[in-house]
Amino acid sequence: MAIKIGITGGIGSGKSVVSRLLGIMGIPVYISDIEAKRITQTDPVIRRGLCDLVGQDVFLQGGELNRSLLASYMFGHQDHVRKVNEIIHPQVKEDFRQWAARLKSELLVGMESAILVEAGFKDEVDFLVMVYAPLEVRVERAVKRDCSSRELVMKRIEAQMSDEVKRSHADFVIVNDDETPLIPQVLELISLLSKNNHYLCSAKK
Ligand SMILES: CC(C)(COP(=O)(O)OP(=O)(O)OC[C@H]1O[C@@H](n2cnc3c(N)ncnc32)[C@H](O)[C@@H]1O)[C@@H](O)C(=O)NCCC(=O)NCCS
Ligand SMILES: Nc1ncnc2c1ncn2[C@@H]1O[C@H](COP(=O)(O)OP(=O)(O)OP(=O)(O)O)[C@@H](O)[C@H]1O
Repeated sequence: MAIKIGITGGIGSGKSVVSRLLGIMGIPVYISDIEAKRITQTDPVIRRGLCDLVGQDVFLQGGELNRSLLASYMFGHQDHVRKVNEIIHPQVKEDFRQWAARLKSELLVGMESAILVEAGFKDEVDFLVMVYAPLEVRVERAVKRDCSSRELVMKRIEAQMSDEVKRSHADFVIVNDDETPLIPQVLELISLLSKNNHYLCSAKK
């Protein structure tokens, strides 16, 4: 069975960059955000749940998810975030299990999610990595990447667990602050997990 690495960190911390590096190094990574979007488009249970909760307009004429409507419904309203997550996340968890089962012959696989702990995915992974960047750096990156506003990014940050709590759950922290080199940290992670392979496998049994 592959060792499952969870990759978490707040918006703009650099999870996607770390996941891409792992991918380049031959480690397949399940990107929860992308898969959650795919499942939301295709799963009739999720479609019905979101329509009942938000209204029919949450899907556009062609059947595509109205992302800006769903985002404005969610962010800034903790109870709305919770309700939407309750509809989407169980299906994502099941999909991840099937994905990981298909890759059981790999040594290492990853799961990337900004809200891995909040979504209850921590038990799905063997080792949790937090990608950390200072708040201001994260906000600046997310505003630039998404052509968004500081206010909208802050609303998303408020829907996520604080860095302090996230760090307390993590087994390994990667600092991605635009100063500390990233690649040596990713190599150190892989080397650590490869060395501890036997220990981790037996710990999970
Ligand atoms: C709400 C949606 C439609 C907004 O789409 P949009 O294109 O504006 O943003 P995008 O998907 O690029 O998300 C950017 C970032 O927002 C944050 N974010 C997204 N969903 C959530 C959430 N449920 N809770 C907290 N933060 C979130 C993450 O840091 C994410 O990487 C979309 O994010 C979505 O479908 N979210 C539900 C799926 C989900 O929970 N994804 C998080 C990982 S499982
Ligand atoms: N070390 C770095 N050097 C330069 N740019 C970086 C670095 N790390 C991240 N970035 C840039 O910052 C932005 C945010 O990074 P990334 O998309 O990896 O964050 P994320 O944690 O996946 O965020 P989200 O939760 O929104 O998906 C991207 O445009 C990325 O290219």
